[in-house]
Amino acid sequence: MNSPQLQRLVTGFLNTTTASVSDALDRRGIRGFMSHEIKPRTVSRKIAGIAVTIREVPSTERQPPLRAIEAIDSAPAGAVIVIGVDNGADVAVWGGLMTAAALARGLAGAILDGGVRDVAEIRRDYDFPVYARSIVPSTTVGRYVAIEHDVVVVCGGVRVAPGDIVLGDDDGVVVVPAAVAEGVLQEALSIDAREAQMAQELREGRRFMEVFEKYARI
Ligand SMILES: O=C([O-])CC(=O)C(=O)O
Ligand SMILES: [Mg+2]
Repeated sequence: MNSPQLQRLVTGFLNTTTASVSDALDRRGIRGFMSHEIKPRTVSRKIAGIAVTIREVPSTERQPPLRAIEAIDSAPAGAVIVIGVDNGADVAVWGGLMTAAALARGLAGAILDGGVRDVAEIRRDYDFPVYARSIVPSTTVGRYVAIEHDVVVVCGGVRVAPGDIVLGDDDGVVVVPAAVAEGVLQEALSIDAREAQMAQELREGRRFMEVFEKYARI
């Protein structure tokens, strides 16, 4: 996908919501929403971008997260880092230094199946959105190691391939497979438009059942 096309898609997704995108994916039989435990942990700001993935696995060897560092250094501006890790809630796969590097590269955010640390520093100095399973002080070193990047990972119970679009807002995170991104965006925008009309009629005092029956959806 070329860059102006991608930019248009990303801007489009920023104009919709995870709720509408989740509904649009449901209609295609695709589960896009991550576990409710993956929440905004630093700043509460909507993010959308292509996924740059990192996979971490348990390891008692005391190794720095070299594959994660490589992934951050090589990610294109606007991308969102997605880290897949099993049972990672008690380990911080992201922190202040990774945030400093990601922000300097123009990355849009990070989505972690594990924990984040240095949260006070990130909130104070970086204004960088991190969606994570937990906030926890423990390092990965001696517990987990990043073994590869730019591979399919599972994050928050959802498969994420490099290049998929990830959208995060106050409701959580949704993953949109690249192959259906355009159609899902159009459908989500039309769900939003219909809901805006419904909300308007409800605010004007029409009975909820009447509005529901007219639009045949909630
Ligand atoms: O050590 C780590 O893996 C994460 C961390 O604290 C940082 O990026 O500052
Ligand atoms: Mg740190």
